[in-house]
Amino acid sequence: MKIAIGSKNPTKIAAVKNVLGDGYEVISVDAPSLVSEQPFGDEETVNGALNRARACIEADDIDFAIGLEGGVQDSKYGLMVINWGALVDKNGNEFVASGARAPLPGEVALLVLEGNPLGKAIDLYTKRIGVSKKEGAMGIVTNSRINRDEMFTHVVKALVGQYEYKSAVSEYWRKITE
Ligand SMILES: O=P(O)(O)OP(=O)(O)OP(=O)(O)OC[C@H]1O[C@@H](n2cnc3c(O)ncnc32)[C@H](O)[C@@H]1O
Ligand SMILES: [Mg+2]
Repeated sequence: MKIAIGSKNPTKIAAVKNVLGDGYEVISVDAPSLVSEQPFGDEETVNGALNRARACIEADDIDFAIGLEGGVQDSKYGLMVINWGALVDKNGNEFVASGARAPLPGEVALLVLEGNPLGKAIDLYTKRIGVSKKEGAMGIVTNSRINRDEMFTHVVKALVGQYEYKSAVSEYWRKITE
């Protein structure tokens, strides 16, 4: 099976490779999310994930494509880091799933509300470069108990699991109706 991931971010590629075994060829594509650089809220974030997956499935001989997108969401507990994933298969089936979420430190929330993307805000806050390609905001706020690749691994499991379940049910109906 050949599958595509709509990002060059190493945490997203690692998550897909963690879930799919040796039988899969994984290609990474710098797919456009067609949403803001910093998505706000579930709706915009899941749309970014879907747009990335839909862009990848256009390429020939891809069995299914995965898009993963990070965002932020306002809540009464503070600004949260959120993440969504989408899987689109070659038959046009689409699946979505979200990941773990947790409130960001107040300083990071302020930087984001001033217009900085979360990736930049978390780098300023930690005085580091490229946190979004390493443990991510989720890793920072959870003391690395849930790093960004692990969080996305869970999302990819939820996506691939839904795809497998749908394929198994379709196969069952095909067999009993033939
Ligand atoms: O190359 P891509 O796939 O675009 O990876 P990205 O790190 O930019 O990630 P997203 O576009 O999905 O996330 C949208 C923005 O939110 C930031 N972001 C989302 N989740 C994050 C996290 O856990 N840690 C740091 N930044 C995060 C990210 O850096 C972007 O500025
Ligand atoms: Mg991005």
